[in-house]
Amino acid sequence: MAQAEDKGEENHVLLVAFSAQGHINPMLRLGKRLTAKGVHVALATTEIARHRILKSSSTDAKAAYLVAGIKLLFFSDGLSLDYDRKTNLDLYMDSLGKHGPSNLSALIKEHYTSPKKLLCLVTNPFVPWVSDVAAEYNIPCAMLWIQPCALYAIYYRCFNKLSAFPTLTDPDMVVELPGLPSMEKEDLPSFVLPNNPFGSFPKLFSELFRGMEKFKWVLGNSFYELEKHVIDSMCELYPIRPIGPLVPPTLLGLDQELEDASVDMWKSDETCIEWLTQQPPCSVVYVSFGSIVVLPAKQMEAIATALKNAKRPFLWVVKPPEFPTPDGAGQLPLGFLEETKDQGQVVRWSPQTRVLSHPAVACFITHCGWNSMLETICSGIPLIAYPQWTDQPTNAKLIVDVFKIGVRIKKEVDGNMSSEVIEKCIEEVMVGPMAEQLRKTAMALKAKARIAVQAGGSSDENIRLFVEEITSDSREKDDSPKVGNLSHEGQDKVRDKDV
Ligand SMILES: O=c1ccn([C@@H]2O[C@H](COP(=O)(O)OP(=O)(O)O)[C@@H](O)[C@H]2O)c(=O)[nH]1
Ligand SMILES: O=C(O[C@@H]1O[C@H](CO)[C@@H](O)[C@H](O)[C@H]1O)c1cc(O)c(O)c(O)c1
Repeated sequence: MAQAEDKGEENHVLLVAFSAQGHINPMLRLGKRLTAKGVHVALATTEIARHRILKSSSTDAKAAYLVAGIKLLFFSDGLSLDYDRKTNLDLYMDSLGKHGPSNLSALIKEHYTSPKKLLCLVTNPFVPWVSDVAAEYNIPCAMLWIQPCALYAIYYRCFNKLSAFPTLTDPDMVVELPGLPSMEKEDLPSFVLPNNPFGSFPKLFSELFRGMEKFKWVLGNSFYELEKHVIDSMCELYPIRPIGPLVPPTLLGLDQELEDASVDMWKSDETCIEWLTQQPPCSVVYVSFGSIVVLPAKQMEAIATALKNAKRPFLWVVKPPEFPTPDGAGQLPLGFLEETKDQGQVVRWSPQTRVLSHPAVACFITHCGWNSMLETICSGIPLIAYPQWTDQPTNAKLIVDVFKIGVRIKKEVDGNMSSEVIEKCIEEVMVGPMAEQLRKTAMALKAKARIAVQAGGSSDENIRLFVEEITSDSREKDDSPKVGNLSHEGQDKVRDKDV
């Protein structure tokens, strides 16, 4: 592999992302905002991401190495490409933590004539050990927090033991935190609950949040006007500077000035856009549970029945499971396609941001992944939340009680959802005074998101400050932590612009 990716130029930033699409794309979009301000950017992630990008036939080989001018670099997570990472999540995270640091370090040596040319490494939360690689080369490190700032605040307080959280002896306690509504156990991220089955995540987050001084800057994929109370609540602890939403520029009205940078790991079925165009305005229920969640057969059935009974046009993304199981998880009930052929469309993967901004789409039944939520906020449509794990329960709480742009499907006692409840939620967000109010609030948030990213908006200002600081940092060789004071300054500026 040729050396010197940096071609002798100064002002480089290396972004390092976990291999998921929903982790890489916000990083790439941050990269694009940085290049717009004169910084050279590359992104490193693991080989499995390259494999998935190449497998998605919509992406040619060149696009697996260069995305909108941002070079992609790959290192090994220590596992073979056909290893079932999803089923063996803890082993996967373990292997990544064990092999990632030395492989990333070798990648830096191989690709940069001198690591000193790197102004900074920017990591995301699932690869926190990047800060140790940065320290090895004496490069400052920043983190892009890719979930709501609320999650950052919850994890910070939980893992630094600043507030009480549910335990095995008190599993039902209500959690009270500054800047957030009271949270019951179904509103908390699954990784802080005593029954969480994935031990690797509490371990990873505990190490991350107890060693935050390794990060000179914490940036957030959110915007101040969306989460001001919880962002303010972190100012005295370890501030987070919102620089988002990091969604395609078309959703923000920025497509004239900014090219999108993103990768696809699955090929979109574009026929659904033609189908949407034939539907009446504001009539279609869009349903998707993202790239990872596979719903049990019973829940697939409940959604199918609700969609049939709601008698409204629908577009449902049913992504075939990567490792199918014999219990029918993630599969449509028999006969459903035939029964609903005149009512709706089912696709394996949709061009989601084009779908959400299509005038025919009325609402979105979602698992509440943060990327999907930001895309929906920027499209100004209401949501129906059916969260599964990780940040999603808290994201659902934010949708209903903080952003006030949607409703949540309440689970039955057995943990499943009933088709009647889903159908009722669809009606609530489609017709009547509540639907009207939700739509109004959603449209107002969309407008605020656009203002935040425009020149001089709160997020744009935070990016400008960040670039100013990483460049002046390298000139002055100043190693003092930047995270506290400057973030306060940034936040003050942002507050003045509150809309
Ligand atoms: O049919 C689909 C479903 C999802 N997505 C995209 O996949 C990402 C999903 O990220 P999110 O954080 O919402 O959930 P995850 O898939 O990571 O659980 C979002 O950018 C969606 O626009 C898509 O393009 N087509
Ligand atoms: O966390 C994983 O993916 C998603 O990331 C989003 C941004 O953090 C989040 O909002 C959403 O709820 C998550 O589903 C993820 C992805 C993956 O491929 C994997 O192997 C994981 O262990 C987690």
